[in-house]
Amino acid sequence: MIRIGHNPNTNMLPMFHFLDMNHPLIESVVAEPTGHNAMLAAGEIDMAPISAFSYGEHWKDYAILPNLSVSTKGRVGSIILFSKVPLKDLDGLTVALTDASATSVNLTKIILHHYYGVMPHYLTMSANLQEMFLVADAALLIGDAAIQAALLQPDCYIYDLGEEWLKFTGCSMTYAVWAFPKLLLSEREQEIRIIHKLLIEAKVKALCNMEDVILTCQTMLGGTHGFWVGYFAQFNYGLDSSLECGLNKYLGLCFELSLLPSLPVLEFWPKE
Ligand SMILES: C=C(O[C@@H]1C=C(C(=O)O)C=C[C@H]1O)C(=O)O
Repeated sequence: MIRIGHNPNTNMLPMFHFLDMNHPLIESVVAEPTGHNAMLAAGEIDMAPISAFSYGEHWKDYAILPNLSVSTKGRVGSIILFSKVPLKDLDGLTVALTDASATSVNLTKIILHHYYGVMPHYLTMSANLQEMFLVADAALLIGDAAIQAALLQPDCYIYDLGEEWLKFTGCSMTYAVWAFPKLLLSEREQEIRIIHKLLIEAKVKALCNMEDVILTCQTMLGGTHGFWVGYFAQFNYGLDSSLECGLNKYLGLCFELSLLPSLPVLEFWPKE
């Protein structure tokens, strides 16, 4: 039995929609990314689509499953910095950060500190734009909370952090990778191999049946068919060498800006 993290957000649906949660080898634990990051580090689950940043914190202990990620080159649509002022004017002001994210929280810091040269104060809060705006000048939301807040067309500046990242680096951005502790390989190698195969099969099936995935999204959050077609058109759920390049760029900047204590090396298993 492998205890896997199940992330319920629509950006992850192409990986989970066709995954058989009743498979005898799978036990699933539903949580937001930061929940899975903590559970994987504590050994409470065996494998999850964790924040790329969390891989960067534990890279010496973890391996990444090949050909699986949540990435975009440019617009994401669900990693959004809502701001009362242009980003260049955020110096000394307050930014509220969702407590559900690790990758995007640090991506926000990279973009603001390194590329805009502004140094705001940060608060970590649960994802609620109205409450965040009561105490902060800008608010980072991810996943379905970001989609829902953007659909309400709030009267503020709206920055898509995938777009900002592309504008400054020319790179793709990888938000999540499937990781597991390498220690598991001593006893569970065969099970991990099977789960990796099931995950790839579920993803391929979803990408060939996006109409099913979109119907589920509409039931979950509303939105038109066209909205969801546009949303998923941005995503890449693989992890080829060009995506690896963007991921290394992100982790390298996290190290350079002292957001990570060491420079992560990507290690994949099984090796392909
Ligand atoms: C694309 C998204 O990426 C998510 C962002 C994460 C983070 O910021 O830590 C973690 C998992 C990703 O699935 C999203 O939330 O919309």
